[in-house]
Amino acid sequence: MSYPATVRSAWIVWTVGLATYFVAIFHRSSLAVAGLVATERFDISAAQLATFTMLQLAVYAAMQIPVGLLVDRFGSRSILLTGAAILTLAQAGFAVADSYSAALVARLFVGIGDAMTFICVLRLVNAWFAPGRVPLITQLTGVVGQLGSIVAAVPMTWALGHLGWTAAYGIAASFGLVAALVALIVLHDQPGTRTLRGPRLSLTAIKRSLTTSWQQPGTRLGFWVHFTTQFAQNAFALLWGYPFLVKGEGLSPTVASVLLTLMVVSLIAAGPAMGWFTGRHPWQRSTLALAIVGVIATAWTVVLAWPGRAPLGVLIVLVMIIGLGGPGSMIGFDLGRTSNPIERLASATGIINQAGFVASLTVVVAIGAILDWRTPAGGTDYTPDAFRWAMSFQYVLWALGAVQIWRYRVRGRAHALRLDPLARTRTALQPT
Ligand SMILES: N[C@@H](Cc1c[nH]cn1)C(=O)NCC(=O)O
Repeated sequence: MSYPATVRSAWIVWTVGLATYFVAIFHRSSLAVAGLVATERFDISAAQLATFTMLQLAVYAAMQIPVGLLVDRFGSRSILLTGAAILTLAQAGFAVADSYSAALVARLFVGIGDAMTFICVLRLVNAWFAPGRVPLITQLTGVVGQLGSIVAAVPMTWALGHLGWTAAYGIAASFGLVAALVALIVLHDQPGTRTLRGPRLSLTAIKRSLTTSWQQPGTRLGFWVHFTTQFAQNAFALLWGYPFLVKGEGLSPTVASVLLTLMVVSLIAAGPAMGWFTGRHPWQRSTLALAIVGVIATAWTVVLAWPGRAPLGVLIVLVMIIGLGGPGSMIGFDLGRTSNPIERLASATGIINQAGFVASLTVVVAIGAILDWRTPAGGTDYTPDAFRWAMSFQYVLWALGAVQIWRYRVRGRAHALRLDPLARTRTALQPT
């Protein structure tokens, strides 16, 4: 294959992988606008509705290491296709589910299928693009994928209102089928190889792969970067942002929705710039991550310390800064990339990716528990004061994460300098 043909193929493979990830995020977010309809259809409470989100997050996080190992063993194409098939069937099951328990099972499988997508796409990016391009393409992957959450909102609201539950989710399920068919025809695991197979998965091989990845200071640094940067954005977008803005800050539902969209716009705008910085200044990746955590924590401090309700302008700045956590978390994957060989990359990515989702789940659950504790009358009539207590829980994870980032940054830098005394000045770090 000539060089330009390979480059063309790389973009085609990436576009198809990206489309599958976009559809996965569409499915992941498709419940966000269906909350009210879901409570009526399954006759459930707000807490039971929140269980859908928590279950999906928990399954997603728990699947990351097994999926990473499977991708290293069976290749991105096979696992991506399996994930797309599971997602399609799960979403179709959700379309026809008529009881809460059936719907929970369907959402569990949505979480499993979703968990099989992102790692595969990142593995494809690393197999098809030159190392110097990977940071930017990785960020673009995250950014375009997040568009799936915006795109899910409007058509799903319309479809639920006009076509009803079964048709709306049935049509959504069919998107996965189309994405899987295109992926089946087009995807190749790497240039010239349709299906790549790694070494057999024995218990010893699994242990060796995970231990070796985890022993790399860069993997641990990536883990803590992902852990610390992304939970504020996830907890806000997936569950608590809307009630905080409406009940805690007194905004109208429309303005609160606009602010949530603004958060995604900020994340999309910041992604390419962070991709450029990560590629250009690899030595300063953890500095950027720490700076992002610092501004997010500062913005929250301003809002939480504001006497009474914060002005709209301050809340706009808050959501735009929270959005930085999404692309910020992608720095973690780049640290994993330059610390592990490609044969072990997917399992290292799985280790790193689970961190942010474990942190997000912890924050989502803790905020709910603190809100219940601080709401004397019970129910969901949360007060601004209850939100102040609940949102302050985030400081615990920011502090823990920042200390760990600092520790592994020191160790990681010392390790990199031992391998290459000029590492500090390199603009394109190669996988070690
Ligand atoms: N942090 C996210 C991705 C992201 C990129 N920009 C904003 N968010 C992440 O870890 N993604 C994994 C996934 O499956 O979506």
